Amino acid sequence: QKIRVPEGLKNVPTLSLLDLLIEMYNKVGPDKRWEDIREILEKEGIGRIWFNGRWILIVTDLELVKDVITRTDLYPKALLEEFFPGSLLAQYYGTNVVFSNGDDWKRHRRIANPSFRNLPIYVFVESAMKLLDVMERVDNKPIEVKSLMHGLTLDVLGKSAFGFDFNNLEEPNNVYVTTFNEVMEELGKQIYFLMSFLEYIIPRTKAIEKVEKLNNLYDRIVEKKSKSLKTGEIDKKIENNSADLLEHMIHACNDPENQTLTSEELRHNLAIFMLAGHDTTANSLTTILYLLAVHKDVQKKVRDEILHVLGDDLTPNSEQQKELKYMNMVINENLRLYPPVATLPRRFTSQEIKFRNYVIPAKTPIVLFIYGIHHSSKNWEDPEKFIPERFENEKHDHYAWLSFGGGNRLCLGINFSLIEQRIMLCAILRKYEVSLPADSIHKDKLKLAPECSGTMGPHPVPLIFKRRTE
Ligand code: HEM
Repeated sequence: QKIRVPEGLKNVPTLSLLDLLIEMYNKVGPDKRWEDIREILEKEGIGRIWFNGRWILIVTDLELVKDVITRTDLYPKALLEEFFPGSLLAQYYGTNVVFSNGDDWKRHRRIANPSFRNLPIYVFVESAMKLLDVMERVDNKPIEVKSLMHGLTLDVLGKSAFGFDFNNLEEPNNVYVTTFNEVMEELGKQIYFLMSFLEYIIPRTKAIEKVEKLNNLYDRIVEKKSKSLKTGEIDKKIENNSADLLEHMIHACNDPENQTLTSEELRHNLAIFMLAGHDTTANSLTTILYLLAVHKDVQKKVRDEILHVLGDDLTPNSEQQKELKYMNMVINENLRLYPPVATLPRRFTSQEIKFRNYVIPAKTPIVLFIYGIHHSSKNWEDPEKFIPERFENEKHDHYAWLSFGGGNRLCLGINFSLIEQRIMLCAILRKYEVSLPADSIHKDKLKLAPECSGTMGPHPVPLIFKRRTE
């Protein structure tokens, strides 16, 4: 019954499950996945694969992509609790602004929105200065950039999301950093995505303990900040623009006219911000530094622009950020080539949908393969080439660049991430020249790691940062 192909999907080309299992076994990145399914998807824009007991549609066709992105009523998100009921993953993230639908999502988004309109930029600047201190100590020797950027973005998020200093850049082995990393590792274990029933047979006692430790930290912070609302401390911070995301959310919850979030829901949102905003920005900073190290001409052009726009300033203010036009093109092109969210979280059809001569039954899972959309020669000329200028006049189809998703589920942290990236790039490039060591494993091509907890990034990337003398 479960393997039987629904009548309306019979003509949808089949994607090989064996290939997928081999890819998972070999721990390859989404580039290899794309290589295996490219021919079918460039031709048809849709394929079906039997995975985890059901037929799933993998989509790159822009017409259907647009429909999925804009019609959230027809294609709601698959919620963790529905797909992995009772799992550690579902318990840890609960319902939050990323994993919710309809009115529930509106409630989360309404509370979260003000936080992202008032970003604590000073946190980004402070962290950029700390990053330069760390680089100063390793001048001219290769630095592993992926872990450095992960340390940096964890610090930035900890401070700007809930005023907590993980201090990962200076003290990577402190208890909160290790607990956070261990929890992320546990929740990203592929085996539980492949065989979710395992969790019900063998209880994950150690993993549960770690999750509880982290939850306790979040709970204590939520409790403390909720108290400071009563003393008027949060209002003062909002007035002088120094409130963190959680303080903004607690403030927005204090609204007798509207439905608010419980303390547990606030914690679930903190947990998802840490996931959504940490690896993603760290990976894009890593891949962009790699691209700049390999394309020295582009690196020079970005640096010249920084020096021209910033003058003696070390980091850009919001006006200067708009003037960094070439840097913004490079950032977009980096996110096209290496989209940190390579596969959009799964949707499913809420009713039967007709698409071309196919009839997609209700409750069919749908996955938009962003990596494929970004690398399809149907959408981009020379898709494998790094050409920042392609973003000069934005001639591409609106739905062919989906690094931050789209429609009303567009990434809430888009400005957060872009500002963070610009500030870090300005700080690094005006002081250092970046290059790839001669013996790098990425000499011919950036080697991508498998997606982990929904994000894609490269294998470790050592780069050399040579202090500029000019
Ligand atoms: C390069 C960095 C980032 C990338 C590539 C990225 C990508 C995405 C994508 C593709 C989505 C859409 C998911 C979907 O439609 O299912 C999304 C949603 C979201 N992102 Fe980001 N993100 C980044 C940074 C951040 C940061 C820094 C934060 C927060 C601190 C954040 C918070 C969110 C949230 C809360 C949503 C859910 C929005 C909603 O459904 O209403 N993201 N992100």
